[in-house]
Amino acid sequence: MSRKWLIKNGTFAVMNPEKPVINGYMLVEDNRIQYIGESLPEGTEDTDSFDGSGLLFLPGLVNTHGHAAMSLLRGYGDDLALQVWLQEKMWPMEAKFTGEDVYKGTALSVLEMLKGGTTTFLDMYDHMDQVGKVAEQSGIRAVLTRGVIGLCPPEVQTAKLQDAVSFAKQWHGAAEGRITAMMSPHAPYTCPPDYIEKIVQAAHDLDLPLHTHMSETRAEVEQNVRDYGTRPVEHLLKLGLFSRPSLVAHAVHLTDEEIAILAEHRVGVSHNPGSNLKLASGIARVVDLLKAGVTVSLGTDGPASNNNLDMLEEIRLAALIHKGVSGDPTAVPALEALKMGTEYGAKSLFLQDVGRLEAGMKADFIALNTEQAHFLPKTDFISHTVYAAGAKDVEHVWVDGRQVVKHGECLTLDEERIRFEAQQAFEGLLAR
Ligand SMILES: CSC[C@H]1O[C@@H](n2cnc3c(O)ncnc32)[C@H](O)[C@@H]1O
Ligand SMILES: [Zn+2]
Repeated sequence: MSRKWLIKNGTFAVMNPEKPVINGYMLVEDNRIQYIGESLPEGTEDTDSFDGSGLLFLPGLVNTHGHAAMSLLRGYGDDLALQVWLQEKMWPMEAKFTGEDVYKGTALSVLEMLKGGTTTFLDMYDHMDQVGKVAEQSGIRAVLTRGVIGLCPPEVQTAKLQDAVSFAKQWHGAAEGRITAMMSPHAPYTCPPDYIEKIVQAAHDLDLPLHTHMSETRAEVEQNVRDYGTRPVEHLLKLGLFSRPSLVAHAVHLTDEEIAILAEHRVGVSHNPGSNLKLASGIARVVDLLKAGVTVSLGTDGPASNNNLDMLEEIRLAALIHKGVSGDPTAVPALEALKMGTEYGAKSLFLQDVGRLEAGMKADFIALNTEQAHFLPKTDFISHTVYAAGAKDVEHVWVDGRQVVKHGECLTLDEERIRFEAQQAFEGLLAR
């Protein structure tokens, strides 16, 4: 038996340029939006209803790059540049992570993400079965990928790639289709060329997209030129990575030619403004990427380089910093920034029916409480969402038609237990 319910008196961010917001109704049947519009859909007089007064409904936020378990390392290595932060702080601690640590750190992050309105997240990490378990239990939508670092003997490289393949085979399509998989060489500076080629071949065999860190820092680009004679974009192009659907994280340091290559090969870019600012990596050329037709989405990166998972904050940063650096107040307008955090995010993750409030789409949506000082006057709700709102304004969250956050409380996860266990896990890591 299918379940239908109707939201009445709501304000809905449909994000059409001519009319981005409408007042009216949304009908949901099981896990899909069946109708959205200003008039009451026919035949729904007796349908279960939900009062949407004082709520702004938006598509669920899509976080296209992160490492959720790194919440256990939040505040552990601040104010350092990427390579020092990775080599001296993160990697030594991550070497001690057990599957249980990954479960606890990921649960903490998924709790934060759901409560902040993120309905889909991409996660690149190790012990990915544990991440899959959290995604399954919490009800969130997830794109999961075992990140592989190839700075190790050949037999270890082989084992890691095998682990990534097994994970993808087991989890792609799991949790009623809420989980999909990708394949991920961590970065050109941590994976030798022949290893990247093997990972690309595995992605081809499994028919899965690829994800990697790329051109995050100037030093990394210079190292690529020293080691391989090319900048990272051409390097990855030669290794066949862009022959498959792919999404690169960061892409801060790009030339015009590199932007043209990414556009030509339909490579998506996950822009991580908070992490790039904190690690002093630089500011990505988002205006030029968008102008070239590249799909630019938003990611938080891990909670140890951000240091939160608030996608509304990333949306605001994306709308602000490109105005600041370009001197052009029209750069990345509010509606475009919001699309980067929703529709373009879904597109970057190759999710067909997610990212928009529209009939036929999956029922992944959130409701912000607009009965607050910073949502007045009722002029432009897209502007208020981007320039004034924050994670605390998220009142309700639905993923795949199921309510997972109600009045700011997560219905699927035990918040008290997760907070206690995360603290314990961090103390355990320090003591080991
Ligand atoms: C192999 S699992 C993922 C790996 O990525 C590391 N990581 C976290 N943030 C970043 C970043 O901004 N650039 C590059 N690598 C990053 C994380 O510590 C894991 O080891
Ligand atoms: Zn990352």
